[in-house]
Amino acid sequence: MQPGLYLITPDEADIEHLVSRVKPLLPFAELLQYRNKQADPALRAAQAVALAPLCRAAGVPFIVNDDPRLAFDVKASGVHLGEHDGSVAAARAILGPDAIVGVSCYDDLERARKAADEDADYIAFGAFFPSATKPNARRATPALLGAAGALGLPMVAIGGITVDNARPLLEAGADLLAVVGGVFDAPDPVVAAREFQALFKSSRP
Ligand SMILES: Cc1ncc(COP(=O)(O)OP(=O)(O)O)c(N)n1
Ligand SMILES: Cc1ncsc1CCOP(=O)(O)O
Ligand SMILES: [Mg+2]
Repeated sequence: MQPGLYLITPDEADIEHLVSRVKPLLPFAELLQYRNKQADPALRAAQAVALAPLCRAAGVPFIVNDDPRLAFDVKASGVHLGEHDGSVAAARAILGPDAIVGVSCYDDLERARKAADEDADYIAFGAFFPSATKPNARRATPALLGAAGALGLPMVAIGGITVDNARPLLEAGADLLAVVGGVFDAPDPVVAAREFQALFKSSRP
């Protein structure tokens, strides 16, 4: 997993529209997460089926939010697990040892230590800024990234991140920036995604 933009899909009901919004952004993403909190299971399955081959063709690992079984069904590269989404071990039992399993740690260093012990592939912290996508998300501060760096896992920052507020998170040690609105709600999502990519090139040798 290289540092870069971890793009997460917005809640979008229309499959064709979702695909047409995501496809032009893949050249700028290190990872793509399929997340749709509004869709029913059938729509989520259909959307994941549509996105998986796009990511494969673009060489971008495809991560499914919340649901290791769906990740398995669409041959995704991995799954993202929050506090209500089961254990790393349960996900690995379904997806196998090579899958990417990421874990939400919110503002909680102890949870990050546990995730590291359980062999997570990355730990995610945030929300760092107010998020229109998840308004009630727990909040974290950049200092947490400094403390969690010692765990030696790739660190993902999430929550209200835009090209304009992202730099302090990279300076604090974030390896990946997980973004929904900062790209998809930007006036030109391709421009925003390209600017995120450039941010990584300019902040790391
Ligand atoms: C990369 C990344 N980080 C955090 C989350 C949030 O996961 P969770 O707490 O399970 O909340 P939902 O996304 O399920 O609403 C994430 N999805 N991705
Ligand atoms: C899933 C999630 N978890 C914490 S904030 C958030 C939403 C991220 O979306 P945005 O980049 O639009 O704030
Ligand atoms: Mg979840």
